[in-house]
Amino acid sequence: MEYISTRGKVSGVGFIDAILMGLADDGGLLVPARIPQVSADTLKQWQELSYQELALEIFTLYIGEEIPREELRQLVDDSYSTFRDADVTPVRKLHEGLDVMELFHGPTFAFKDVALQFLGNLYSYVARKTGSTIHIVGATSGDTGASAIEGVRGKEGIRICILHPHGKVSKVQELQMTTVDDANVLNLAIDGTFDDGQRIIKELFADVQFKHRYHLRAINSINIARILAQTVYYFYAYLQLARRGQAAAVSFSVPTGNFGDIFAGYLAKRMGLPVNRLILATNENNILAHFVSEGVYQPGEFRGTYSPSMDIQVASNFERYLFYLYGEDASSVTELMEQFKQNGTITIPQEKLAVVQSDFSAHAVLNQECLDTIAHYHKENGYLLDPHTACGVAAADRLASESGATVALSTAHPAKFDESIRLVGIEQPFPSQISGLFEQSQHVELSPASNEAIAARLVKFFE
Ligand SMILES: Cc1ncc(COP(=O)(O)O)c(C=O)c1O
Ligand SMILES: N[C@@H](CCOP(=O)(O)O)C(=O)O
Repeated sequence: MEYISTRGKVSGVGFIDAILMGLADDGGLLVPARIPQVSADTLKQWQELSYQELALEIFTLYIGEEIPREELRQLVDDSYSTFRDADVTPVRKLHEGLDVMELFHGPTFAFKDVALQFLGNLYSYVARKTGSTIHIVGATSGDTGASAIEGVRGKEGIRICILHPHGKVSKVQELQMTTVDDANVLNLAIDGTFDDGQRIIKELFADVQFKHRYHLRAINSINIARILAQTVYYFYAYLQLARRGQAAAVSFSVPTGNFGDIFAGYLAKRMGLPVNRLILATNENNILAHFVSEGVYQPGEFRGTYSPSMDIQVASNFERYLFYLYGEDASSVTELMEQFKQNGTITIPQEKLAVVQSDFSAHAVLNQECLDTIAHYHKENGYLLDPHTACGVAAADRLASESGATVALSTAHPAKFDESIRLVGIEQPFPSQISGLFEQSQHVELSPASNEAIAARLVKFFE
């Protein structure tokens, strides 16, 4: 399989090089040169596979023979052996017509572990096999950072620096990142938002000389491996429902910020998974919901909400969707992204909006609606939703009449967001892995949110 850039100036890149490249060298995002197709017969054959077996099949479609099958199997097995549930991403019924897929059974209690346990092991594998230097830089609104650090802490030949917005992540997220004392980990708390961090990371990657000189690698969903690993659980959810005798198309409701997770669902659908609606659930940072209703993509004022990991204005993977919306035409994408850089807005014509609305439904969940949803499901179903999952569930309920059977993605464990859960008057027990964090000392540096300050610190860390 080869990978190409959404901007058209990078092509013919193999899987391992695509992982190492992160952001495409022309400033675009890498996508597969062709989307592999999965037939109804193949889906039937996959029905009894375990999560690990299914992941192996799907990864093989995207990796080909670049990683020998038995070595890939070992990578997959190692990556999911750290999960606390035998099903890795189990699906549980909330009420008739609505299931949740629990994606939080990995080491850091958020869906990011599903891809980042794999990517961490993949980086080690690539470092061993090719001798490449792995210097990871990433931005986080809280979950990616903790999960990426966990995936590579203490690993030979790898260093990682994570930027998080100072004071804008939950206490547990902060502790998960900053209590790690391995020498290969650097935490920078920046004076700004997640969007500032993501912009800095992307601009550092776009400086190709700097990127190559310091061997910068990505762990954000810029990296195509993240997206590919996240498609697996859409298939697995469908297959779990099919095993229960529910073989019709399923809708998915996805709490959305950087558009990576829902893009993985879109890719799964394009591969042939019978998906009915993809429901895009935002919090009050509602740029993407507005895009689905109006066809105008225009970031505005940052809003602090009860679901801080989704407090994102500029959604990185939106560019990947534009690529498919415009018929894989890289010059249209380049033009639109240039317009966005100049004016801060993208407006699509009516006929494109009709396509968007056939791909997605959307609902922006207000703060109070998020809390009400947590309270309602706790009281009526005895199930505690984290505030991000609550956005997905609220959107699924709101759009139930047009969606049919729906799986809402449960993207984090509620213990990570106790500040929000307490506002509903609920006290929850913490898993021991989380309560133990409060005893430990923290390792973090404050930094201005400027390219120069971050670049200078990286040079010191990586040299
Ligand atoms: C808990 C949680 N839910 C949902 C999201 C949104 O996912 P995405 O950024 O892939 O849209 C994030 C972070 O991005 C998250 O950490
Ligand atoms: N919510 C994310 C934001 C970064 O998204 P990514 O999927 O591109 O890594 C986080 O928790 O950091």
